[in-house]
Amino acid sequence: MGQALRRLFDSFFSTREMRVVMLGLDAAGKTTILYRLHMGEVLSTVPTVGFNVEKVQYKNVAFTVWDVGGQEKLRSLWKMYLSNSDALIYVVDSLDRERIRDARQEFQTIIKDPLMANSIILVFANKQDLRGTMSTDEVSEGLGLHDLRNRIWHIQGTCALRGEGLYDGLDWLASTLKQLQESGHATSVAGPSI
Ligand SMILES: Nc1nc2c(ncn2[C@@H]2O[C@H](COP(=O)(O)OP(=O)(O)OP(=O)(O)O)[C@@H](O)[C@H]2O)c(=O)[nH]1
Ligand SMILES: [Mg+2]
Repeated sequence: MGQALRRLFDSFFSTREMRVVMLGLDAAGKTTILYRLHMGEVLSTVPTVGFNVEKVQYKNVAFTVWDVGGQEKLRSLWKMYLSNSDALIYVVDSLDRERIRDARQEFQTIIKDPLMANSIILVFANKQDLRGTMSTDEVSEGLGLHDLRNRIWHIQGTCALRGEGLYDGLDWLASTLKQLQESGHATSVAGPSI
């Protein structure tokens, strides 16, 4: 009885640590999202060379979010950030129809990496405030989400500037990771970490 109560107490009050890697093409809005979540503010950004990392506390989860620069010449470095990631947040500029094929190719490469085999996938279809954007269905189609086998994924429309949709995404991450971990599933793969 004592142990059951302890488990119940822990599931409500203990803080879980989750490592999240946030990737996507340049200018998708990753850094804007990171600072919106970390500070509740929109900061003016410059293209990220390297990475930013911040803790985002949400409900009883402490997310460590790695935001990695998405310029073409930097994408070969994404691999360095994958180990021990419980989740991938993949950010898409929903207005950028011209580059949805590139976004798909980079996405498919990342999720096939053995270090991401257990990670759940949250896609942010960002910039939904703009006119003429792709809908979440179009972005799912563009990335090939429906063809994924044995992967847990979710897509969320967002506007990072207004903060819309971001916490709905974190809710999904927190509850999905909690369920998986409580049922004994691994959510990350260890590897050389930085
Ligand atoms: N309209 C609109 N603009 C956005 C939104 N999110 C980000 N932006 C703008 O998009 C531009 C690029 O945003 P960043 O956050 O720097 O993009 P990034 O994905 O970090 O880019 P890299 O660091 O080069 O990989 C900035 O001018 C942001 O203000 C959004 O939801 N709506
Ligand atoms: Mg950036």
